[in-house]
Amino acid sequence: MTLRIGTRRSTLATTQSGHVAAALTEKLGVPTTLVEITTDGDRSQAAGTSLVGAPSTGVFVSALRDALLAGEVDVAVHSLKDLPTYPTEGITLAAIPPREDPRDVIVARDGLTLGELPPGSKVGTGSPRRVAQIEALGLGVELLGLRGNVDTRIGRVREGVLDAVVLARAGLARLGRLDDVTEVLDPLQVLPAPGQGALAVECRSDDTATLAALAVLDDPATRAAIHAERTVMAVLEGGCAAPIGALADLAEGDDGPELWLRAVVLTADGGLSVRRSAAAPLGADPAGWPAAGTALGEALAAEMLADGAAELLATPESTSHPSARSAEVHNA
Ligand SMILES: NCc1[nH]cc(CCC(=O)O)c1CC(=O)O
Repeated sequence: MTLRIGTRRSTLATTQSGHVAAALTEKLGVPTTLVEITTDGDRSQAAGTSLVGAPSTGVFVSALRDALLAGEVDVAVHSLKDLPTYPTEGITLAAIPPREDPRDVIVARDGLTLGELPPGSKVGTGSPRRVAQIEALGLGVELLGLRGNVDTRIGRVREGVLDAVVLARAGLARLGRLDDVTEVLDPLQVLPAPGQGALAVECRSDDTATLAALAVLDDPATRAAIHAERTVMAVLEGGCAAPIGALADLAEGDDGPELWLRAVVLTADGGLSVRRSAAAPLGADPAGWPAAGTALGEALAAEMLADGAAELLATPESTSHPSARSAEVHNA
């Protein structure tokens, strides 16, 4: 059998899918083939149409899932942070491979870090989460909306249009572009998006052969972390565009493995935030880790709600940066 792997057409997407294909061939010895699927999101970008009111994250995901359900491909690979938190009928998240470094990075002119940028510097990002957290640092930089693929975004700095851009380190790592990074942001200051740096490998729920085969790619530690992070987002009812950051990590405690979780919720302008952390033992059996991750996420989210997180998220967007918000698009 040849496994047909559906992928978006961007360089980042085909690179990610290529990694999954190579891992499957290496671990199982099965031949694979990449099938490129054009999404509505890709089309609206290609056409240069306005992103105001643009389709949300979902469109980049749903075209791949449609191809999966139609039997055109056997496997779909997504950036996990682009997946909605609710499940989809007929589709199973078969594997979450080991995650890349999940942190955000700065690519700035002249090798500068965020703190070295003079006040008034132009910093590009389309993500409300990044806008809010950078605003909260009080650096006096100007946050501007940004769209396009990784090359285009870094190009804005090379062209001198922007002084810096904020990106996920994982995307640059997969594209071999880490040399462009001028600072890796400390999660104490900027927490990544839930699921950032991880891949999602999906197949049809009734395709038991593929489901079993894909299990070799799954990393229980990454899965536990992702469950914790995404549960925080789901409970707080933040979509992909909400200013919510979360990061979980496995640590070796005195009594075995533990999961550590940190999360932040901010107003759009970063003026107010709720930032909390929690930890829990995972137990010796990795089969129980995803449930432990979910429980930890639920506990932390409940604590954050008690501290007013929902009120922060409901703060009107008029205080935010319209350019940045309108450019929110998930176009890795
Ligand atoms: N928002 C789009 C997106 N989706 C996944 C990645 C990068 C790879 C990853 O986080 O797994 C990116 C680009 C970015 O945020 O810089």
